[in-house]
Formats: sequence, C-alpha cells, structure tokens
Amino acid sequence: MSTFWRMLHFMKPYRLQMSAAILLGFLTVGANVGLMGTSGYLIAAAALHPENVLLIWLPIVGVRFFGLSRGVFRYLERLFSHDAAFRVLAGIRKWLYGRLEPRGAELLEKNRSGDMLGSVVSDVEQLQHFFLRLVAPPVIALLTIGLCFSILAAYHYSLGLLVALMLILAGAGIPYAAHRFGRVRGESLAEARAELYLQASELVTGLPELVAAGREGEQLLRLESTQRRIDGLNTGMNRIASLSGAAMSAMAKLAMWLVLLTAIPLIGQGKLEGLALPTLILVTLAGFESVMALPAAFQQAGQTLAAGKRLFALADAPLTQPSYGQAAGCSVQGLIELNQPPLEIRFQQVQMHYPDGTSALRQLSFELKQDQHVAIVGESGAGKSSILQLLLKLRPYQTGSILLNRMELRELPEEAVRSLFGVVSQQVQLFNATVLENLRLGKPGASAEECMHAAKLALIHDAIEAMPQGYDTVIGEGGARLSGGERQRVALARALLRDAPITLFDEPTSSLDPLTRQAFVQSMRTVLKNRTVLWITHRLEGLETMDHIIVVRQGSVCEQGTHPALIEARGAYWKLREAQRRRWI
Ligand SMILES: Nc1ncnc2c1ncn2[C@@H]1O[C@H](COP(=O)(O)OP(=O)(O)OP(=O)(O)O)[C@@H](O)[C@H]1O
Repeated sequence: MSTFWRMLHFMKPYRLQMSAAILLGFLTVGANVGLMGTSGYLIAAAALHPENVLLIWLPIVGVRFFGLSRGVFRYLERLFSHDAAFRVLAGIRKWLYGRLEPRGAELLEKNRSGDMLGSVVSDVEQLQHFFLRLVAPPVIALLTIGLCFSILAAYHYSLGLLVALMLILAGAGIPYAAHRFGRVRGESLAEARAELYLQASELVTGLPELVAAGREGEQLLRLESTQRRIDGLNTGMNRIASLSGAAMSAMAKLAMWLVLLTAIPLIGQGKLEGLALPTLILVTLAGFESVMALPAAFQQAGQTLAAGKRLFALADAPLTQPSYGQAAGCSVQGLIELNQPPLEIRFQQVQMHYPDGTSALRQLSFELKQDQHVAIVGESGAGKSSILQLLLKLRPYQTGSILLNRMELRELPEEAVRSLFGVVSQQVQLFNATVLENLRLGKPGASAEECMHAAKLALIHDAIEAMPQGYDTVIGEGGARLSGGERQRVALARALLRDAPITLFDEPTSSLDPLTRQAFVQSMRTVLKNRTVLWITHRLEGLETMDHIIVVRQGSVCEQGTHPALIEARGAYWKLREAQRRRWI
C-alpha cells in the first residue's frame, strides 16, 4: 500500500490538471449517458406521439448536443490526462536519476547492468498506467454510478438502487477477480520481459565472441524459450481479459433485463410512464461504459504496483559505503579559489578501501602541478583506477587528504570538482548519432567550427572528412563504425572541446596496437602541450616525454621521476617496461 501512496505523492504537483482530466472523463461518460437517455426518449416520443413536434424537437437538440460534446470532452480528457501522466513520469525519472547517481558504481557492482537498465526503463514506462488506468477510471466510475442512480431514481427509487447495485457489483467484483487471476501472471510477465531484454542485449554486444566460439545458437535458443514463455503468459493474460470483458457484457445485459422486469410492472401499476422505458434501458447500458475498462486496468495493477515497488527498492537501497554526504564545508569564496590558476592536486597519505574491505590505496602521496603531464603507471590491480574514482568523487577515501588548490576534496561539491576534469577513458561513451552531435556532448551548443578545430587538434579531422557524410555521418551504437583508435580520438576531441583545466586519461590506449599506441601518446603530448594532464595506464609505450612518472604498486607509490631517471635507476619502472617489451617481441 505504501507503494500506492508514494506513487500518488508524485502526482501532487499536477493535481489540478489531474482533477480536470477526471472531471472531463466524467463529462465524457455523462455525455454518453445523456445521449443514450435522450435518444431513448426520442425513439419513444417519435413512435407514440409523432404529432407533437415539441416533444420530438427538444430531444433532437439534446441528442446533437450530447453527441458533439462527448467527442470534445473525450479529446480534452485524453489531452489532459496523458499530458499530466507524462509529466509525472518525467518527474519520477528525474527523481530516480538523482537517487541512483550517487550510488551508480555500487549499484552496477550488485546488479547486471542490462538487468538494471531494462527494468528501470520498462518499470518507469509501466507507471503511466497508474494514473491513466488505476486512479482516474475508478473515480470516474464512482461519479457515473452516482449520476445513473440520480437519473433512474428520479423515475423510481427501486430502479436507481438496482442499477447502482449492478454497477458496483460489476465495477468492483469483475476487476477484483481479474486482479486476482492476473497478478502472478503479470509479475512473471514483467520478469520474463526483463530477462528477454538482458538476453537480447547480451547477444548483440557479445555477438563476435559468441560467433567465434560457435555458441550463438545456444544463446538464440535461450532467447526463443524466453519469448515462448512470454507468449504463453500473454495468452493467459488475454484469456483473462476476454473472460472479464464477456462477464462485464453479461452483467450489462443482466442489468438491462432486471430493469425491464422491474419497470414493466411499475408501468402496469401506473407508477411509471411507458415513454420512459427506452430511456431507462439505454441509460443503464451507457452507465456500464464507465466500468468496462476497470477489469483490464486491475488485471495490470499487479504489474504496475510491482514496477513501482522495484523502483522504490532500487532508489531506497542503503549505501553500504558511506557517501561523502552534503559538501557543506565550501564557501562561494572557496569555489572561486578552486578555479583560480595555477591549479594543483595533492594526494597526502591517502587510504581507500572498497565496501567489501579490499584495500586499494595505502598511504598514497603525489602531486600534480599546473601544465604538468604526469603518468601514473603500475600493474593490473595496483590501484590506478581507484585514484581516478577518488578524483571524480565517485568513491570516498577513508583517511589522508586530497587537496585541490589547497581545499579538501571531500568538502567540495561534486559538480564543482567534476567540472575541473575532461575525461578520456578506456570505455568511450559514443552514441548512435552524428559525429558532430557526439562531439557536442563535450560542449553543448559548440559551433561546427569549434568542433572541427577540436577534431583537428585530436588528429581525427581527416578521418571524419573521409566518412560518407563527413561530420554528419551517423557512427552507430557505441561508435560501432569507428576503429578503436578513432573512438579514442573522438573522445579526446570531446575532452578538448570541454576545455576543462585538467584532462584525465584512463587507459586510453588499451584498444590500440603497440605502434599506434606510441604515436597516440606522442601526438597527445603535442596537442595538450599547455594543459594539465594526468595519464593513468599500465601500458608504458610513449611515456618517454612525460614530465613525471609515478609507479604505483599495491596502492602506494613505489617509485617516481622522469623517464630517463627511472630507466637509469633500473627499478620497478624499468622492470615493467622490460616485461612488456618481452611480451610483444
Ligand atoms: N569495486 C571493487 N570492489 C572491491 N575491490 C575492488 C573494486 N575495484 C577494484 N578493487 C580492488 O582494488 C584494487 C585496486 O584496483 P584498481 O581497479 O584501482 O587497479 P588498477 O591498477 O586500475 O587495475 P587495472 O589496470 O587492471 O584496471 C585491486 O585489488 C582490485 O581487486
């Protein structure tokens, strides 16, 4: 139930619009009741009193009015209700993003990313049914029952009571049964759809490996079996929907017969005019329009509420690792100082461990000064990526100090810290859009000239020009139409456009061959000559001209200096280089 109230809470800002949608929904059904009622009266009057023009003329006007207004009300009701529902969804997405963003890394560790993406996207979509089918229709149905009762009771109270009772029975009983029978199936359907999404995305992303290993057939069979399960569940759901539709129709006809059986003796006793009979029947049938859609809505209620429950559970999951909390210690003056050159980063005796207790950094100390190019190198697992995560405030450090322009990192707001860095990482995020649009992610609103200038600096301009539509070429999902090196260069051009004070490279050459790697690092040195660069890698090619190299081992600095000095010392750096050289000979 708390899920229900929490979802209602999201509607609060749009309550006026939603009330208007409910009112318009009621007016639509009301217009239909009016249309049927006056039509019934018109038929009877035309048959029994064709000579009385006034008796016929008035209902004709009524029929026209209700017929036209019904369409207008329906249109406005759809407009208001869908607009409000989509605004509520937008609000939920924004709220959810705000809740998930600080725990992004941790959530990805605990959940399969396909699972998470699939369920979050489809669960949020599912919530639109909440207002459109679960909140508004029952209220409209209640109002309509009241309307039908008033109209029929005006003829005779027993008719009013009878029809109201039948409408309540049909409007509550059949949706309840549909909900009972559809709940488990609906939940299984949601799970199966999430599974299908995950299997399909695994198949697409892992296709080259699966084909190479000759296992794509197995994956396709899994996909087919999930699809069959979904088809089976869908058939079950459709069966329930058809049965409840038939039950609703039967209830409407039963109500009609009961009205006839009650009204005819009343006419015989002179308590009711014969002229009223068609009106009574048609109003009864029109009243059922308001409850017709309820069974299908409640059949899906299980799915909708389960979707809300999953989303709230994801958003409420406590962080096992304490977050930074509110960065309260930074004044406006502090933020100004943060952006004042010369910029300096200082790690002092930093210790960091992951939630499972794995110690990643131990007493780590180093410095990065304005315009310096510093490389942090080390074997796999040495702690290099953990340094990057600390700098971007993706993880907290436990002891020691990280100073950005003499200000403690944990006291600074995330946005201010992240705006200092342009990141070129191992996994370049490219989108299925044009090259230009991908570049503009670095600086929204950048002119085509600015983008080209950045592309020239990143030495990718010529390759882009050679594409079929140049900068307007669509580069495919994840930049699939580009080579690994081209992707890295597009990412670099993006980082250059961003023009952040510090450029962070995280294993940027991992998808390149040794020779291209060497050339890439050297060209980056030239392009980024007057910028501050932190280069994190376990590949040592091309680092000869770095200003400073820091070798990290088991979370702390084991050696540092310039390339010639480290080579001469024949220590850890020299050994790493030798080991890598032997590997590619
Ligand atoms: N999410 C995590 N949870 C627990 N331990 C982790 C996590 N990520 C990294 N570690 C551990 O922290 C240590 C440092 O890892 P880190 O990823 O920083 O190394 P790295 O030098 O970047 O390695 P690589 O070059 O392979 O990327 C390793 O022992 C690793 O197993």
